[in-house]
Amino acid sequence: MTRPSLLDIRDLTVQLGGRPILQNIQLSVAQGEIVSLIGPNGAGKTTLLHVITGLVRPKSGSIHFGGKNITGWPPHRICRMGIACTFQIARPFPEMTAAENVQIGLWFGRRAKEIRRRSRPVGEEARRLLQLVGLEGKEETPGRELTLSEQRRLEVARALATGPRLLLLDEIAAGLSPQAVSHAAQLVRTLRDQGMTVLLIDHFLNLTARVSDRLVALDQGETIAEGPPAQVLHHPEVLSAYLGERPSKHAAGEDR
Ligand SMILES: Nc1ncnc2c1ncn2[C@@H]1O[C@H](COP(=O)(O)OP(=O)(O)OP(=O)(O)O)[C@@H](O)[C@H]1O
Repeated sequence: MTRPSLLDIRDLTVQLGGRPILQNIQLSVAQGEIVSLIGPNGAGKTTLLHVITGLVRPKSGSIHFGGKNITGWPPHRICRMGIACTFQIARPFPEMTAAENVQIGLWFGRRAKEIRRRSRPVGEEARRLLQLVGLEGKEETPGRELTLSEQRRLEVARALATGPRLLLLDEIAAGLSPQAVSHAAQLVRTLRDQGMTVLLIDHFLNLTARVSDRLVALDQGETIAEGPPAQVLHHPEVLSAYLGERPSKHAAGEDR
């Protein structure tokens, strides 16, 4: 039985600084699915995430979420619809404790009345989310004292606090030790077991094969392969994109 699609992107084109960044992207993510976007530096992965969250406006094409057309909506409205993201560079509020950082996510865009109606008090819910991401015992630790791996987990907890149906994770395993990467993989599996739909970016291919149902490979703003991890990771175009054996379309304007 095919699962209903939660996110549907059709014919998406993005232009930044007068240059095409994404071209004719088609992407569907089904309810409960884990999909990874892979591709070399500058492929357009982060830009695609930013278009989904409303940080970047597409030139053309559409984005539907839960059947609703959210194309061009502002970020706060998209977040309230149920899409949350973590950023490549984790930036917790440094002077706030881990629990306070999560509480900001719990308060985001909600009225006090709505917060009071919650079944769990905010402090308790923040502790539950910190436990879920493996930060139990760190509730009172200020953001600045957390390790990189812990800051990434805090980002995930903060994103979960907004109550998403779709979680976008940008490079949560980049720069981590092998053990911390395993923890990140376990975290993604735990989220899946709880029914979360996840779209993740994995430039270094640390997590993809371990956790994804499907991979979508981008290169120079276009989809070059899509399918089960084993198939996509051995696709000739994906191999040559990663090994750099293809002509660059934007060679003249390349800024990375
Ligand atoms: N605001 C912007 N203005 C102009 N060009 C931009 C802007 N943001 C990104 N780009 C360009 O868009 C292209 C895609 O960038 P993007 O960050 O989406 O790639 P990526 O696949 O996420 O790469 P990485 O793995 O290095 O994070 C790059 O060439 C980048 O320089």
